[in-house]
Amino acid sequence: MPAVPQRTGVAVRCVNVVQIYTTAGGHDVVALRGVNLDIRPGEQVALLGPSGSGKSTLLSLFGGVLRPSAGKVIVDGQDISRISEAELGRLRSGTVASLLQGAARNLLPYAGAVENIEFARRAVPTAVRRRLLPATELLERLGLRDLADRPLVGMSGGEKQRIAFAAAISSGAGLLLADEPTSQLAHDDRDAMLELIHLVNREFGTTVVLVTHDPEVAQQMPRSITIRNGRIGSEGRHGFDFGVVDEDGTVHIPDDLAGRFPAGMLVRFEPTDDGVLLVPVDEPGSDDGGHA
Ligand SMILES: Nc1ncnc2c1ncn2[C@@H]1O[C@H](COP(=O)(O)OP(=O)(O)OP(=O)(O)O)[C@@H](O)[C@H]1O
Repeated sequence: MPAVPQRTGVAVRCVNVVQIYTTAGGHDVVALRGVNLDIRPGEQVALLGPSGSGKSTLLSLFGGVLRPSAGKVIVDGQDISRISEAELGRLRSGTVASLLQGAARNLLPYAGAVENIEFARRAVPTAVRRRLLPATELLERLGLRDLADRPLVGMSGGEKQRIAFAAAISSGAGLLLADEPTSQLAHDDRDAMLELIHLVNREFGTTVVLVTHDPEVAQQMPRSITIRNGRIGSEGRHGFDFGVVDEDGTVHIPDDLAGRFPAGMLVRFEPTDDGVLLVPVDEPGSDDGGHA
């Protein structure tokens, strides 16, 4: 087995990140309203949440496509608000791999996988490119050797998406950002894509952040983060749901319990031997806390 030529996984950190877009009509849209988040090197994270909640905006910040309006986004130790345009360009072409929606449409249709990988690598600085695995070897490591020599025309949608994936990670990036990578795929192809993502994470230690609307996809990731209205809503880890405490002490309740805690409800915090119980109170002043 050759030495791992990819970068190992990189860390991502958000500190109180606010993102405001100004529309063509001059209106401000607050897309993110104070996001605090730590993603460790080599983690695999799914971002879930309703349409318009801010998932793609977060991905654009991690990829150095946007700079935050306020707060800090730190990718691989670099504060993307402060680095120069040239450093941002290097981050986009070397540190980060982006698999955007419809990525397969940007492949060369009459070329095969090897040429597509070489084409995708043209933005990678020559010194870095020399250290990368040759395209055929990369395809071998990804279990895609059988697709290497066939032109893309004639391949199925799932096969093209796997080539798009190989092209995206072929820069040797340490952070893979994938926006709905399975949304257009049938079940088998969806599972094959997820297996590829896990494989790259295992083999190269690549940090993975993917956006999905599909709870089944999120369940296959060790960590899932729900974004609600521009904030971190709740987290799931290895099948368990957790509320998240925000900087101002706000506790975000997991989705499946949120309906049982209507806004304005009073709750009592009751210390126990091994933690604190959160007890809904029906009538302030009475001792019998109701149970949600
Ligand atoms: N370029 C832009 N100009 C103005 N507003 C924008 C822009 N991009 C996103 N927004 C707004 O920012 C908010 C967050 O959008 P974002 O695309 O990040 O959400 P999302 O969770 O990824 O949604 P979806 O799941 O539909 O892709 C939305 O209100 C959206 O309309």
